[in-house]
Amino acid sequence: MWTLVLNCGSSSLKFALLSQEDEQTRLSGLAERLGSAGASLRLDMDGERQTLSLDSGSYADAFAQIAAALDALGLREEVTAVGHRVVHGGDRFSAPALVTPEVLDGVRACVPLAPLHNPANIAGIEAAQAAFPGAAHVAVFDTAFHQTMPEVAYRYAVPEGWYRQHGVRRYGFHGTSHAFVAAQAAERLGRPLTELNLVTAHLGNGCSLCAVQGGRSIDTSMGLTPLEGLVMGTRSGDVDPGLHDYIARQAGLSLSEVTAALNRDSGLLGLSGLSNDMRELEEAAGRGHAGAQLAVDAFVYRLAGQIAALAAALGRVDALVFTGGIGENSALVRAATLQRLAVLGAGVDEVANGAAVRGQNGLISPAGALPALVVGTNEELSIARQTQALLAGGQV
Ligand SMILES: Nc1ncnc2c1ncn2[C@@H]1O[C@H](COP(=O)(O)OP(=O)(O)O)[C@@H](O)[C@H]1O
Ligand SMILES: CC(=O)OP(=O)(O)O
Ligand SMILES: [Mg+2]
Repeated sequence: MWTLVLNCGSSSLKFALLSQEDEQTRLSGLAERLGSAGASLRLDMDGERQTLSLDSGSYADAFAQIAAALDALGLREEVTAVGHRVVHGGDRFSAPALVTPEVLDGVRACVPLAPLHNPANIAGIEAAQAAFPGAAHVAVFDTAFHQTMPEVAYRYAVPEGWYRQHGVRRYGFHGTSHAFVAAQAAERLGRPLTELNLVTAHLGNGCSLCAVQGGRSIDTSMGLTPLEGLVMGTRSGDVDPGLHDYIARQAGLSLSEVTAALNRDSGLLGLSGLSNDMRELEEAAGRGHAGAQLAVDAFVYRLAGQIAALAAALGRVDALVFTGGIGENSALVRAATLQRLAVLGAGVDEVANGAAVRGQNGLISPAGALPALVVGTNEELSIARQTQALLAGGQV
């Protein structure tokens, strides 16, 4: 039997089909530019890649093609479980949940907290339920892992009524990835997770840090929404809360236009004036592009500073973990970050750092320094495991 894992973003859909017996992946892919004319679907099936265009670019279209690919493999009827990544579960969900009308209502209630992510997650769940009516659908929340944060970490210093009546607090995201890489790091270090204090850095398009104490999240860099914290591809991360009113008046923007600009036109893209893509920025900086250099430097500066802040939350750090597209691939970002963290006893083994290969978990710090590791994240595998564990009635 097989589990289909779905990660629906506002204009993209990532999916993977994993065997429930041996966790092997037979089919995976990515639909992009959904909702627009140029929508396309990339399918990786048994090692072969295919790219298809999607007529109307809807989720239903994408699922029809995925279902056709499953038919071609003769596996459509064997998909008994579908695991859905849901970005915001508020404080209602601290574990995966079987999708019922009540659970969908709960996800809908969190739409105002994640207006970019949750509507896409709901659309994805509904389209998948229609395409796979016989399968059990499970929601796995990005926020769930962070529900163990203490109040001192999750409360903002704002009027109490905002918290009590409107849920204004820090929730945190990328929990599936932080939990997965923390467990992998413990294995690589040969020590029980329950004894370790880790800072995990998930650096993809969205970027966040987590302070993991004994396998539990005690603080993280994202907050009420996935906009707080680090510099990201197109998101600003932390700004002065006074900025909104100031720029709205100065530039004649509405509050939602300011928020949209902080989400979509900021971060690496805003700083560089060039790209949101770290690989492209590293190349451009190498050619002397000043904006690209500033974007890389500011990314690293903020990253190192916030790692140090989480070190203070933990009291003691046993290891630092890099993951995500940037964390797993950018030797430059890792080295520059570790060099800035001499205050924590961090250092770089240039040879190991340069040789770190995606998919192989390894140490990149010299002997005697704070251990730093590169760990490959696998949110799809983790979601498949959590889905299976829930359906088997076990502890998730
Ligand atoms: N070799 C590389 N060097 C530097 N950055 C890289 C490299 N490969 C991928 N990246 C960066 O990883 C980021 C995308 O991360 P990823 O985790 O794949 O994204 P998503 O959050 O969409 O899953 C991009 O900024 C990309 O440039
Ligand atoms: C929550 C979040 O930031 O997700 P992503 O990295 O997929 O954008
Ligand atoms: Mg990601």
